[in-house]
Amino acid sequence: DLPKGVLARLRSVAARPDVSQEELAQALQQVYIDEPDGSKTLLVPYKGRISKVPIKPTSPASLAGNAKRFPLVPTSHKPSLDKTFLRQLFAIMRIAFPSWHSKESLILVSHSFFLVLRTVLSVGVARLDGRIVRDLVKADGVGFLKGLGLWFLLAIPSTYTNSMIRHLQAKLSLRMRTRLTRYTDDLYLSSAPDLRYYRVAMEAGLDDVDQYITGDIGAFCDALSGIYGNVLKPSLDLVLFTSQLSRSLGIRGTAMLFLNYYLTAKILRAVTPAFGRLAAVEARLEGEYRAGMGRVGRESEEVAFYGGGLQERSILWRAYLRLIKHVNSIYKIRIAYEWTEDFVIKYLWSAAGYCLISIPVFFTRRRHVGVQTQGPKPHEGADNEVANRTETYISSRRLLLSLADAGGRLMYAYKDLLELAGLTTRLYTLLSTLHNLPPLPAPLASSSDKAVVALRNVDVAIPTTAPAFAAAAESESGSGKGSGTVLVRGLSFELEQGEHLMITGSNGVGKTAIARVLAGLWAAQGGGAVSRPLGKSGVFVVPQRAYMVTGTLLDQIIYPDTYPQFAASGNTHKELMEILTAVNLAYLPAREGGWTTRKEWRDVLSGGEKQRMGMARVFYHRPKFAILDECTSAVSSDVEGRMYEHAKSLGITLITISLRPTLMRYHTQLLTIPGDGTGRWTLKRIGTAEERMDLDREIVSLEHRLAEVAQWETRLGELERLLSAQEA
Ligand SMILES: Nc1ncnc2c1ncn2[C@@H]1O[C@H](COP(=O)(O)OP(=O)(O)OP(=O)(O)O)[C@@H](O)[C@H]1O
Repeated sequence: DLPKGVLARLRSVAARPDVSQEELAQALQQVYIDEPDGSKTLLVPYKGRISKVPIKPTSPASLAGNAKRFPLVPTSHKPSLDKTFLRQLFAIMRIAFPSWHSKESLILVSHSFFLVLRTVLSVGVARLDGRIVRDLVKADGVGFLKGLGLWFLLAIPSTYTNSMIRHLQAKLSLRMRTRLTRYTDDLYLSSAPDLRYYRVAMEAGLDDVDQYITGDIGAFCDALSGIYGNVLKPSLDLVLFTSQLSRSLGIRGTAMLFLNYYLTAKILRAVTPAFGRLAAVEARLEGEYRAGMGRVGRESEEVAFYGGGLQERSILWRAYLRLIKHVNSIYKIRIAYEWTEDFVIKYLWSAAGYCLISIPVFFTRRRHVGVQTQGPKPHEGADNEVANRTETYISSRRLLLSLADAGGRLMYAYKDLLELAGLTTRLYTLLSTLHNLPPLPAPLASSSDKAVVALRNVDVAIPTTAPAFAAAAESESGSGKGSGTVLVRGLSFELEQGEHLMITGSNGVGKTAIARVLAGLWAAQGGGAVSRPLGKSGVFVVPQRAYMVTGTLLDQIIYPDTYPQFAASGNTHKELMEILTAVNLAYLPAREGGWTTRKEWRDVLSGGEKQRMGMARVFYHRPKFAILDECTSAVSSDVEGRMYEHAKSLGITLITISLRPTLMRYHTQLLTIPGDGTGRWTLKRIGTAEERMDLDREIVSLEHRLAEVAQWETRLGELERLLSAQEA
């Protein structure tokens, strides 16, 4: 039952003679259907069948439309139950509940229905409770048995309602989480010109985004779906039970009941700590601790080489202690609060309840004194009297107990609301930060017939905090250290295809920074402009630190393409093998168990192998221009040379950032950054091929002679020792 398009794609994989069963399964796992509306349907093998998961990315228009609902809030804002909280909550809810006919709304309606049903059933149970006890007091066996039968009948919908409420609440939370996570991911993992995942820390000062997305969204959804039931149910209970009670309590009793509510609210408000702020701080500390743990996992080898386990442990321990201290202080603050809460709800309310129940009891007795003396069967009248009074008492007492319970829940809900305010602020901060990050100025596209990479009068400078964020942080702009510093001033060059540029200069002068401006990661400053062929087929960058993606061996070569894109491109394993041969990695598929092997490639491959894989990606994508940022520094010189020659033979124009003079021979222009603090630069032609070869030969011979210096020095030392021994 596979769709036709998918079958065709699978066949294209299967058409290859070397395809294995495992590969087919792999292909199936990664195949998706492109829907006409631009969304995708992933096909996921599940329990022997194929489950379809529709993925609808949030459209840029709706992202832009939502942006106005997320103005920045000053960082000094403390979460509390105020207008800002409501505004933030509604802005987030618009994402979680996109329309009134969404599935979420349907769940909410059924959830509300069961909540109301439970309250109605509770009133029924209270009445029935009174009736059963009345029949018991009256020794009415038939009535008692009837009551008992009804009791069990009522128990069925009551218990079902309870489990449905819990189920729907969990389901609602999960659906909201999915919506919010997808929305946040669409916003966060945005492509150029936004690149929010790259810029959010540097330009907006927001750290630990992983905690926001993986932890806080879930906690927010749990809190929100919980709060709905926790507020709606006790509020309903309060209204319904009060109206029920007021029938037997009369005006005086009802007035007292309201006085009781008022006093309770006053007392508890006075003793409630700022739970919202505490929750927000807890989430932040949790994020810091988690980030620390993640860092050690990621960089475990480096830490192990340095033997830095103890140091890392003390750093993590400090982060953990900060978190625990905070959580402990919350617990301490809670003691006083919960003590007051218990006292008020359990004892004050019960005492008030006894007084209230006594009103109808005493009132009824006085009223019925005359009736008792005049009735035909005084003892029967008295029995009924007691039975009725007991019924009123039991029903009222149950209602009052439920009322106390509802009151308690409302008080808890108040605390939960404050915690929700804290989580709302966290989530709002994330969303508003992502929404308010201004897009990078787009590089100009160079004309298609003449592809050039050109910089015109560009200042290469470390990005500053965006002004909106600096204002929100209420500090001077540039919280990042050294941000705004101009590294290279007024840089201009134009590189046509076939010209090859080498950028050199000592460490930290801003060579990679130039690559960032060329790639569009940093904005060109000083009013200058960048033009280049767009897309990864235009300019492809291989960064200094090798990056290995989660996935198969094949995924490493084709990154950032996906398997279906590979299948659609018409490329085959044979071509991939040729690429691996060009980078001296032809042994990898056999060594690692085939193209579809999944491993933690970051750890499996050596430093040099990872760098060669970077070059394999260049050969796979065959861009017009490739920026190679010291990406062959761990590769042996001979293999490096062959890779450069191969790149040039494929017609790829190279922009190399390197400190190795031996690489100069593959380039025609040399950009040097002296790094004297003035931002100066020089651009020179490297000369004809013959001149370059001469230079190269001289460099090689000098390098050889320099390598011998140590030997000469040792020999000199030996001779000196020999001489002094002879003289002695
Ligand atoms: N996000 C950042 N925040 C602050 N400073 C930065 C940031 N990124 C880079 N810098 C600074 O900009 C300067 C240039 O960095 P860049 O990475 O371009 O150096 P480089 O010339 O490529 O050096 P190397 O040869 O060591 O790779 C450095 O002093 C660095 O500290």
